[in-house]
Amino acid sequence: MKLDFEKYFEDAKLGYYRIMVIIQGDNALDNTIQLVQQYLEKNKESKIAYAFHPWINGSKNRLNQFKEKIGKIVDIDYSSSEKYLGETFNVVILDAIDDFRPNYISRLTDLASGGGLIVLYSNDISRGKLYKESITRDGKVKDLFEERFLSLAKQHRGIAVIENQEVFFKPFNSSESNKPLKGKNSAKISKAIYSLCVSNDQVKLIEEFSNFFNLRGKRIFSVTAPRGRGKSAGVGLALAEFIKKRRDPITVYITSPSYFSSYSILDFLLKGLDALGIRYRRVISKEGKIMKVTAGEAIVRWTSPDLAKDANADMLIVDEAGSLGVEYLENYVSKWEKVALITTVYGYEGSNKAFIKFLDSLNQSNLQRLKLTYPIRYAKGDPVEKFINDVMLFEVEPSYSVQDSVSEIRQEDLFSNEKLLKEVYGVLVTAHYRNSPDDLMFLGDMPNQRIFAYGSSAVAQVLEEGNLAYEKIHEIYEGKELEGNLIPERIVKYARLKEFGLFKGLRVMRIAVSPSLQGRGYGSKLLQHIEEVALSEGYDWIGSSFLGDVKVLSFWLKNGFIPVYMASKKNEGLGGYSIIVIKPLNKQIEQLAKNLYSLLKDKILRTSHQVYFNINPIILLKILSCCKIEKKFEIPESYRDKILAYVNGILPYNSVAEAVHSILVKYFYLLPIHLDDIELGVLIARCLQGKSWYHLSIILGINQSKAEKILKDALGKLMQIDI
Ligand SMILES: CC(=O)SCCNC(=O)CCNC(=O)[C@H](O)C(C)(C)COP(=O)(O)OP(=O)(O)OC[C@H]1O[C@@H](n2cnc3c(N)ncnc32)[C@H](O)[C@@H]1OP(=O)(O)O
Repeated sequence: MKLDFEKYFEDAKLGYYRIMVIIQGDNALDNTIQLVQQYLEKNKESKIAYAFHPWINGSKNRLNQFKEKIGKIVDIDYSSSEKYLGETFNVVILDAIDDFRPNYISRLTDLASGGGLIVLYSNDISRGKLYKESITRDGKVKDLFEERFLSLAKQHRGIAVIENQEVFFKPFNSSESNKPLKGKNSAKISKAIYSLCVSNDQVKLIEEFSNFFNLRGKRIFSVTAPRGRGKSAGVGLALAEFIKKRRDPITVYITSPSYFSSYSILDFLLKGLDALGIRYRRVISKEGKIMKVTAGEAIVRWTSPDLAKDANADMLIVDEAGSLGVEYLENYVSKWEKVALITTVYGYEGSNKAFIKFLDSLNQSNLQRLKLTYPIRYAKGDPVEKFINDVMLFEVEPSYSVQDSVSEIRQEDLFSNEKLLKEVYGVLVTAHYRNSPDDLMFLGDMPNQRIFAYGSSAVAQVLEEGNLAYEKIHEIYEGKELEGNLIPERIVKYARLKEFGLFKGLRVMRIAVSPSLQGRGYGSKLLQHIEEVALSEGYDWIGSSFLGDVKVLSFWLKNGFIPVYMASKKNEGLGGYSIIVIKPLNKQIEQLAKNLYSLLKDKILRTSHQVYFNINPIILLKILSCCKIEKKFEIPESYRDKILAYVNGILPYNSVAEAVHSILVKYFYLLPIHLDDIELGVLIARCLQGKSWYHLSIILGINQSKAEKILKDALGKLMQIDI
């Protein structure tokens, strides 16, 4: 088949926009090679990227065919494609024979520059794909995401779909796009740095950055922009400019969810320093990561989000801040005097509405906000950006309408009604700070999934779990993984409770309320409805697994759920410890849940200094004070005596630590009186986790000098009731 895209490639170059071609069918490989060759005839110097899973049989063979016929190619492993985020290519080829994964598609289409070509080729995007297999249950899976993807691709201009012998293509026109603009140098910026800027927005960013640091007192600088606006590169250049102008020594820390999300800052810092002729030294890790740059008396270093909490320097720059979650951000903002928060909005990292809400909650007089709007890699109005935004629903807005009925929505109805899909997905995306395009495919394609919505204000995705055959339970018990049964798997495997696997339950996989409607009872009402459904359909339990966060945990506890499991290892990717809560729906499960809770309490009380040292003590206290467990304790009289001596200032803390520990264990089993969150937080952080006064005062946001007094007062109260 002869594909003739020549004149369209010409026009794309003229208008600095990209063209995307989706090729499906038996001849997909040959058609793709032919199309790329056609592109290269007129664009000989093109840089070509090819993304694939190198470890899957046959994939390297295909890559080699491209290399033979096309020449030099940069091959990108899908699994580490994050590394290439800052790079730009003229042609991006996506091998969708082995995988068709929304996150990869969104991320990699971004690498193509204006005038460029993106080709996604596959035998059939819906069958035999890696990510799709992970959401296939008992051989069943739906194709709603892919059907919508192809249907939108055929409707969008600038996107071609070639299926076997048929071509669907509505061309875009260069007269509709605008190239990036850069005005005159405002003279405040060094010529060398100015020449590295691509847009007026970047120039502005550099100006405002120095301003932010030079203003006295606490300052927060936020930079938000959709993907591809050059914000990280701009910050890197701004740092170089700043280092040039500043005379005093300065240390700057950079952090981000992963090193690669801030690679562009470091890369452009070096480019900027080179352009300015400033000499520098770098410390490079074994994996090739730039960990530290020293230029004269300026030091810039990258550190992990956890270490950034305790680091001490002049400024902290947080890239992809929105993906870190509010707890981290609150910590940085309260601890650091100068913080720059950089975040993508409407990206595959999530819409980051929760981040904007966080910015709104800060003291606005300390806050300086900058939004970048102009794309730098391609023209404004680029049709591929439009298509990806539309197909991945990047720009959905939350609904503000309040309705008072809960309904169950079928996936088929959701995916055949764009308005409804946007409303439902809009709630999920804007409420959760972590949401990626993969979640949209999950919503459409994952079988055994039920969707409940409270009008368009609250949405829950619910999965059926449990009811497992004895052999399956045994396999889990022996350590085998079983996809799709998260709660039974954790309980059988980690609590060694085989019996639990026999019961059937509903796991609330995700629940979300429109940001402006949170805290008004909608989430709880939606849960009550799901509970009624679960009861009427004969389920034994309803449960959830989520990342430990104080607000979310409070929500589940408030609704009568019992914590039964907490992961012993932090999920580094997500930045927290998973917690499982369940609500028993009959007496048998009630007893099991109580036993599991008691074991969890025991685990926290015995191992907080080791296993749960890094967890927020408020999370531990919420779990520990959720329910009483009757148990006998013998406390030696001398322990009470010791604690009184400490409270009265006769003995120091360390000499009575064992007595305090012993009393605390008894307190958390029997919960005889109410102590407030700060009192319990200090008790847990100091006496169970073994944190220093300094560390606990930062975590709990209290004055270090008051921390010990709070502890003594709380112990005094316990002594009064003769515990
Ligand atoms: C499996 C999972 O999906 S877990 C993740 C949950 N989802 C999210 O984190 C997304 C963002 N948050 C939300 O969408 C919602 O706030 C939800 C789903 C957590 C809760 O729904 P809401 O309608 O806001 O909760 P609702 O008004 O029913 O509150 C019930 C209780 O939750 C707790 N709670 C809810 N919001 C907050 C908050 N912002 N701060 C502190 N506690 C809160 C409180 O204990 C509250 O009880 P109270 O009103 O007596 O103080």
